[in-house]
Amino acid sequence: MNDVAVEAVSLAKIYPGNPPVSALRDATLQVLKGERVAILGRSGAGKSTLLNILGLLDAPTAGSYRLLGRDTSQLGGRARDRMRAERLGFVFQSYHVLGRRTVTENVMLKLTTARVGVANREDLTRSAIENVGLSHRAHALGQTLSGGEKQRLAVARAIVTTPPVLLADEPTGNLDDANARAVLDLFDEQARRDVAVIVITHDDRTARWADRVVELKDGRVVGA
Ligand SMILES: Nc1ncnc2c1ncn2[C@@H]1O[C@H](COP(=O)(O)OP(=O)(O)OP(=O)(O)O)[C@@H](O)[C@H]1O
Repeated sequence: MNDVAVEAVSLAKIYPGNPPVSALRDATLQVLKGERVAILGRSGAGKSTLLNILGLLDAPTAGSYRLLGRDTSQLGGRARDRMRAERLGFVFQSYHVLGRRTVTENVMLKLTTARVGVANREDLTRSAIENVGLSHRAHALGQTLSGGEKQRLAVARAIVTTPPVLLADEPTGNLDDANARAVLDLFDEQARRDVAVIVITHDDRTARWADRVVELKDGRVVGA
């Protein structure tokens, strides 16, 4: 049981509206520590909805979600925020890189939302930037980076808090083969450290890389 990072059972998500949208139906997913899982599915299949729930950005309408052994429905708002900041790392396709901040500032900002002592922030930031091969760009502004560099910066920011679960939304979609490989190599390194890596993708390269592919269709898990 200790090897389980993410355990979602019979998740349902209904967005209110006229008519309401059933974005997830009875979706069950378990991801082990150190496992690399790709979530595939057509547009509208529910991938982002699932990732938002796994990332504690949204709550399911029904079903249960245990993250690192904790029942997330029992968490109050602040505990959720803290768990999101300290136990989860996010990488998005659009990078969310702050263009007018330096690479170092972009990474360090993440540490201010996690409760990391000021004394450790510089070292952690430096080592995350080194890890993704961006030391030579540490003082460059975000807006001057290439797409591949931006995505590596996004990975540095996601891993600087050493979260046990990494969630990524199309992290390689915009990248050429070499840059996609570089990002997947960074994910591999995390998985070797027992991090659970969960990636939404349309990208065949990323699907082939995963230990396991989970397919969503109309909000249901059809292959796991
Ligand atoms: N906030 C919302 N309010 C109402 N409906 C929503 C909302 N967010 C998503 N939906 C609907 O829920 C369904 C699943 O959406 P979701 O974004 O999870 O799909 P997806 O698989 O990530 O799609 P894509 O690959 O296009 O990003 C879709 O029908 C979508 O229109």
